[in-house]
Amino acid sequence: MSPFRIGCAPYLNAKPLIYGLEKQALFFPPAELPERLRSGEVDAALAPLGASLSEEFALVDGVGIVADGPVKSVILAHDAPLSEIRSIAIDPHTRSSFLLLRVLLENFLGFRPNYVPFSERSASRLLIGDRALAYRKENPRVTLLDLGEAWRDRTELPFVFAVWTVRRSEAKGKEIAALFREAKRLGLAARGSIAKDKSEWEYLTRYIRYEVGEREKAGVARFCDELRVLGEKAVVGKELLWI
Ligand SMILES: C=C(O[C@@H]1C=C(C(=O)O)C=C[C@H]1O)C(=O)O
Repeated sequence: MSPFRIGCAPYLNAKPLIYGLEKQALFFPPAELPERLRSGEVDAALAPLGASLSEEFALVDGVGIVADGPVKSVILAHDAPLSEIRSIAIDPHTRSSFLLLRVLLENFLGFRPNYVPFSERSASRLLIGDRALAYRKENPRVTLLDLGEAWRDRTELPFVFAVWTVRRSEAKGKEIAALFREAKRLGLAARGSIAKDKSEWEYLTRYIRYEVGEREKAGVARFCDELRVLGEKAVVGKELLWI
């Protein structure tokens, strides 16, 4: 198949999924990927689930960036008890985790803080990806809420943060999907060479999961329900197209 253009997050957790396809990849913050796919700048993207629940996209079955419990790299760093937090600075890279944070705080705990741009000096911060991993190393004593863990505690389900997406109009969608499943198989087997040290190895093998099966899809369906409670009307839920 002729090379197609892939949009990917510049994160350690994505490396096993892009294995062998790196030369075709363009790296952008995840929040930008759905728009770059929509506009045709890329043909496939590892897009935040929260921005992919739309009729425009088909989702590649069997693979994603998933947590079933603690995820380590999606964290709310806070210096006050959760219910006393007034404002939270949001990492501009995120779409899924911001919506997940809103579900946890607004739907499950019943309060709504102010969400402010990352540039503001708010004491509470939502961080994702490599920036979250670096923050944890630099601030070992800060209090953290791990959003993967909080979701699982409440729902007993895994959380799917990102999935490979293509436009529904993409003629080669099924071929592309099969290629991503094969890249995942090779990439998971290569995690020993991808990880630079023990903590990266643990992150890629114990925290981030890459399977999307029935339990993960039940997690997606539950997330769609919670987004509707939040008033997010663009969520298609049951009409999701997995290819
Ligand atoms: C678990 C993670 O998943 C990420 C979280 C995303 C989001 O919040 O929108 C998008 C892409 C994923 O890579 C992470 O990168 O830490």
